[in-house]
Amino acid sequence: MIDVDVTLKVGSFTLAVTFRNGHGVTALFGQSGSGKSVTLSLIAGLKRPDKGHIVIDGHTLVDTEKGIFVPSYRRRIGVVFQDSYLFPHFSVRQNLLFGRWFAPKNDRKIDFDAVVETLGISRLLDRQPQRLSGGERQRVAIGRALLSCPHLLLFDEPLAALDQNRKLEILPLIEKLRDEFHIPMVYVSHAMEEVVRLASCIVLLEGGQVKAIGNAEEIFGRAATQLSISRLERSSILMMEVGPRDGTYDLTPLNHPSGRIWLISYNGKVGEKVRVLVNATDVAVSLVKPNSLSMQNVLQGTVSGFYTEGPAVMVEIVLLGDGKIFAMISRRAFEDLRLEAGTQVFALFKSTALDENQAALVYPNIV
Ligand SMILES: Nc1ncnc2c1ncn2[C@@H]1O[C@H](COP(=O)(O)OP(=O)(O)OP(=O)(O)O)[C@@H](O)[C@H]1O
Repeated sequence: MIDVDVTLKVGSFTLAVTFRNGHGVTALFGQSGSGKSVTLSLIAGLKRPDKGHIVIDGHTLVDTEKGIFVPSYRRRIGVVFQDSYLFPHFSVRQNLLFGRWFAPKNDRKIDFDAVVETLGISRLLDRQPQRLSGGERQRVAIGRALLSCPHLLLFDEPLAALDQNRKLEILPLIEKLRDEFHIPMVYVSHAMEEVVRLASCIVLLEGGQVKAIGNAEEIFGRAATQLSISRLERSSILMMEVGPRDGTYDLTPLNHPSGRIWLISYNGKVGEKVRVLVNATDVAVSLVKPNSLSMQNVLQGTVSGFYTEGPAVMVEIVLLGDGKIFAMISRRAFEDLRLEAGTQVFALFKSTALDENQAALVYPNIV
């Protein structure tokens, strides 16, 4: 359990952040300057709050009322940054063992071989960091942090410096750590897909304050959150159920009370509940159910809000049954369709909109 309740004034910026979460990943999400790094520094012990407390799994790290301030090196917190900061003159094995050195001998409950195996780095053990790719370096950095048997793992934009393919390799590893090692994690990222995939609790920060706390569906179902993200990255999260694959066309249906979408080359378990990320710029809006269009993904709903941004409009649609989908359309299209709150509509997108990196856009449900 992580319990954070802190205030701090730095220059003209005031941070006042309160959140609690059990095991699993807590994501700090918010625009640049919202206070994510300051919050991490407070948890890591690099800054002292003016007031408040931080308790991790029953260990009080800070309590200003009781005069407790555990210094950073005694906090048992592993940190993974955007840059891996491996020791260049150490081999991978030595870098990993360095992490282990921070774990008290009687508390080395995380096994070296298990970490090496989980992170897939056994063939790299004798290499020097300069002979590793960016993704490999980041795996070693994660392993080093993990081997210190931390009470908490902090991730500060750990994938920001990696290309999309490396990210897709490492994200499942972080998921595995989350599920196998049961260490609470605080994860800072600008990337919605990372946060949606990993976090059971998202703390939305704005101007140093907590604007909202909830799961991904709650946080990213808010139009205000979507508007705070760059237009191209806005996505809706749909909870859907996997149907039986149509082998003739290599298509798998995902069902929702409002309709059905089709995934290309997807082998999900029939009946499994999954979450699908649909980019708002891939979604079109129709007043009638199309029957002569190539687009096969059609979901029925009602316009519940719209937000004009110059020549574009973000349309919020509440889907039949449950959930929301956002569509970015042109203002002209919006006016031509005479859309307004309450208009019955169909949201459409192509199967190929989900094709590229599709596996990364369909996530198991986090319980
Ligand atoms: N030492 C400091 N003195 C004065 N202001 C500071 C100091 N450190 C941070 N700030 C201010 O606090 C605010 C929050 O900074 P912080 O680095 O936590 O933002 P962030 O959400 O992590 O942003 P980014 O996503 O860009 O990393 C910013 O306005 C920043 O300028």
